[in-house]
Amino acid sequence: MRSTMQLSNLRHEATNLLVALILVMQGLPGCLYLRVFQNQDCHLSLSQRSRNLIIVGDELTLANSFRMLGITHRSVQYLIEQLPGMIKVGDRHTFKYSHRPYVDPDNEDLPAIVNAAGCARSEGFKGRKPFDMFGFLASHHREVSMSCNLPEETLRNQGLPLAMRFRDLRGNWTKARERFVVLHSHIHGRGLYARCDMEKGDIIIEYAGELIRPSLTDLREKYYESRGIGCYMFRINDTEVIDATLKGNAARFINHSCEPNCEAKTVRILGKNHILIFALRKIFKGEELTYDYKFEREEKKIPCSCGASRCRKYMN
Ligand SMILES: C[S@@+](CC[C@H](N)C(=O)[O-])C[C@H]1O[C@@H](n2cnc3c(N)ncnc32)[C@H](O)[C@@H]1O
Repeated sequence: MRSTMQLSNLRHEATNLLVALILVMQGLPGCLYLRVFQNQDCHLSLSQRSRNLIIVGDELTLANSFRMLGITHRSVQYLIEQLPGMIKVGDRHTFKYSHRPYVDPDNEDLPAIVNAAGCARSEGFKGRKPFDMFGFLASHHREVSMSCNLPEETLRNQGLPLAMRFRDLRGNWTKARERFVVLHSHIHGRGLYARCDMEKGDIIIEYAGELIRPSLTDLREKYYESRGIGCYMFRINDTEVIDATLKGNAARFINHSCEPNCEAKTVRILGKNHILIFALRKIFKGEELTYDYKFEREEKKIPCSCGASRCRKYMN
């Protein structure tokens, strides 16, 4: 019992030692040859010159040595395969973790290791797009019903004072949100689409979010950028900004158009400013909802892709 434990401890130590040696070898470009193990019957060397793990010895000795040294351990095999230039491990080993093609090391025409950036770590990984937490909304595979089961007159309360209409919208939000849906947009990324006809003057949605001071916007923008999160903010005036990034609703996905079918208005209700989106004309089911962002003119232009016949070409 004791000797079995001692043996397994020894094996564990040997594996650790080997891992450490390989890691050192990986970190030292000048380290071209390392004799890891040697006894009368066999030796085991790692060579970067011949790009080979050299194993010499008879089968039985090797099998025992391999086990003793932890060569059969997955993490050791992984590390050995990752050694710079390593193209062969013994005679019978097939690469499991790095998928390198086998090339005969005796052949002088060894292929050059192609690496455009000179360093694999600095190469762009083309398989993955930057993180976008709302990316799924633009997916063509998302199944969304365009039918809206609300009775025609729901939330059509244009005769009432604005404060009451706003209260109605908030109170009936579960119903109100059935009237539109976020889908992939031809203008940009995602957009908001009508699921039922809407009349001119209807309140469509509130641009909801967290009310913050403008001095916080830069800080938050940097934070969102560092996390790869798209930033959604609406400036109400010089002292108030709505940050819809983490606490907003579907209004944040409304795109800009130079010929919009909606408009964004600041309304003051019970002493608080709110941004409401109103229909500028009759909107038909299936239309993308848009408003004019009315960005200030700047030298650094943002191209507009609204596609309207009277598009101003730039959003600012
Ligand atoms: C409030 S977001 C609109 C939602 C956005 N489409 C999305 O998927 O996240 C505003 C951003 O959308 C883009 N955008 C909106 N309307 C656009 C337009 N007409 N042309 C080009 N980009 C537009 C701009 O990058 C703008 O900063």
